[in-house]
Amino acid sequence: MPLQRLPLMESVLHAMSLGAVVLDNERRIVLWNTWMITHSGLTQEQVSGRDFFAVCPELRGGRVDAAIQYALHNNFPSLLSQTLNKAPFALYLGDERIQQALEVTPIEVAGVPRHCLIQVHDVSIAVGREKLLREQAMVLRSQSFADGLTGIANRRHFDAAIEKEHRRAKRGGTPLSLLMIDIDHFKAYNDYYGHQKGDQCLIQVSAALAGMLKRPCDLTARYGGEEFAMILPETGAGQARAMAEGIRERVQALAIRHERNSDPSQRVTVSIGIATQQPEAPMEIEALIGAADRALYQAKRDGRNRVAALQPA
Ligand SMILES: Nc1nc2c(ncn2[C@@H]2O[C@H](COP(=O)(O)OP(=O)(O)OP(=O)(O)O)[C@@H](O)[C@H]2O)c(=O)[nH]1
Repeated sequence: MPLQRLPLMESVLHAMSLGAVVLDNERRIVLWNTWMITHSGLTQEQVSGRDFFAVCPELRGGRVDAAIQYALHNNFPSLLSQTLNKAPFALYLGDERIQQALEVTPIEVAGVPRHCLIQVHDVSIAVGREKLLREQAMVLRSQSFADGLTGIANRRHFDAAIEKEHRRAKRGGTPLSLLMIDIDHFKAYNDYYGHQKGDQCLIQVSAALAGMLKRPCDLTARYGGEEFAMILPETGAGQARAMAEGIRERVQALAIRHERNSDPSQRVTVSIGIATQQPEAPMEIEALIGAADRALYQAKRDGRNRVAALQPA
């Protein structure tokens, strides 16, 4: 390069809106550009000609140190993304430490041992945006009404829906039925077929349950791991039992093999507990859920793959 172009190149390096540091083969600082001066608070005099690790002792022995070694001695460039090492250099914008992505590049100079260039990119905005997106995703997930695995209503949705339907039933003087549906010997299914197959089974069963709903105010939800709940407004005990029997048969008809089921069909089956709130005997939601749970327990005790009903206590 003609000599007169060198001052121009140096001015360009100083004018750039990213950090540029050049080290010689002995890791002495040859260039520390204006962007670095501005954000490090160090002057040109404090850094020029000094050992890089005397100026930045906290970087010794870390990933930046290794990248410099690679560049100077192995002629390898390195990219250090912000994900592993957010802010290696002590660089600030106001009180905020700048988030950085670094590039360490070997520089061949004719007649002298190899140098290296460290470029420091300010990625604070991208990191901030990422953090915001992550937080928003978390909020959305916590506000979501859908179960992540099966896509049907989740427990949160169930809680809101049962409150609403319970109030509506009281106000309108209509019956309200609740079904608790639990896959039989599901632990054994998981143990035998593996957790992934277990997940597939949950997806298939929940789709079958959702397909059984007839009215827009009916709701099927994933209540817990392998337990589902179905809210049936304006549904008396007789209709609820007919619905439960239909569900039990529908699940068995899916013909999902379950060698470890106690049922002779050796297919996946469900047990169902029913509780019905009659208009003349309104009760608390907890009592309705408790009764459906006890009925489910009864169905399990009676041999599974069956329906049991209890009147709320
Ligand atoms: N694959 C899978 N398994 C789950 C999930 N959630 C819960 N489980 C499993 O469901 C099983 C429930 O087992 P238990 O409550 O002991 O009941 P069970 O084996 O179904 O037996 P009974 O209900 O008495 O017929 C446990 O092994 C849980 O690990 C899930 O999202 N995916």
